[in-house]
Amino acid sequence: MNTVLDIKNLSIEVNTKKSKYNVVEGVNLSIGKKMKYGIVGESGSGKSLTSLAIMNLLPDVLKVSKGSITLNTEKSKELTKLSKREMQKIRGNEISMIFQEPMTALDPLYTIEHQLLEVLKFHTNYSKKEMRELGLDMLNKVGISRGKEIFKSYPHQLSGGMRQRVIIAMALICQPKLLIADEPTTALDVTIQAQILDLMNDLSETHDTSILMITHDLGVILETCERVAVLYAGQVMEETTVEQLFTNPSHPYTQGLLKSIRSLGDHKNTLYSIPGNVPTPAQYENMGCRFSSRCPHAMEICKSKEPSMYTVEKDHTSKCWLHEEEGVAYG
Ligand SMILES: Nc1ncnc2c1ncn2[C@@H]1O[C@H](COP(=O)(O)OP(=O)(O)OP(=O)(O)O)[C@@H](O)[C@H]1O
Repeated sequence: MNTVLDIKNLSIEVNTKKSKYNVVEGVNLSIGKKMKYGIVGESGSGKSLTSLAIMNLLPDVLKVSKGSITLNTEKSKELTKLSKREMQKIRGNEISMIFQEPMTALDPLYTIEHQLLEVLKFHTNYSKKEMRELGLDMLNKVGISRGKEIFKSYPHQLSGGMRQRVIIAMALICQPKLLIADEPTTALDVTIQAQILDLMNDLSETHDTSILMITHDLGVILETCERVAVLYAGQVMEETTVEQLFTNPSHPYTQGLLKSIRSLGDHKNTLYSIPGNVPTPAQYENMGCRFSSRCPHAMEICKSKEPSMYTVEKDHTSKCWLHEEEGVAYG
């Protein structure tokens, strides 16, 4: 098997007494072994919920209403079908997650040693001595050389960058097959951001770990990923290699995103931003293409009928009616 994770037709629904609607719909993606895969999208596009669904950590009002999430390690497992107990064995061991804010992922009441070794205690049968050695080695790998000193520290005694290094150490200590990183550098200074991204890249190579990078920042995707899915209003609008996305973006939404980051570096022109607002999930039903109200190329059909995903070239799909006009094949 060449893929670590296969998401097929995933929908996530809000289901309360008062309302029922999809917040994520029909998401397909495959993450290869050792691949660095990015999901990029604006706030509210469904990035975090997709990653929480993989971890089986969706809040109570939300549930996977359709589709499958298959983890292919020694055996294939359909994650949406696993019990809480089975999923606990996978989290931290086969799949780990790094969250945006390092302070919330660490418990302020316990030392770094306690928290780092807790992961090993839960998933392995190593002796205390072996765990300490592994812990110190892992801290060394994330660039913390004074490991013994840091072991005795509490989270508030460390800088933001150090805390995020500790979190990466915790996430990788059991050598997971997949690391989900949800905006791992957003809360950090720009200089530290680059160091942390480099570190994740290096460690994924040495540990044979695939990375799912969740971000609103196309720059982070360009720096770290090989493939990318562009999420908009709960749906994948375009999926391809990072190189193709940057050199030959097909979907008008992606083209708008790229135009807005490129205008940042262009001092002669004013900053470009895509006009209009992202629709809310309650508005998704029967709105045709969800990007149509903001799209510079919108046609009549876009407002009434949802487009399919088209294969625009090898390894490149895009969900836009313009491709029907251009006569490209269905994906
Ligand atoms: N607990 C919840 N109950 C109802 N709706 C929710 C809940 N959590 C998220 N949503 C809705 O689901 C949609 C997707 O949210 P999600 O957090 O995945 O977005 P995101 O792309 O990760 O955004 P951000 O970058 O701001 O975290 C949003 O419209 C959000 O309002």
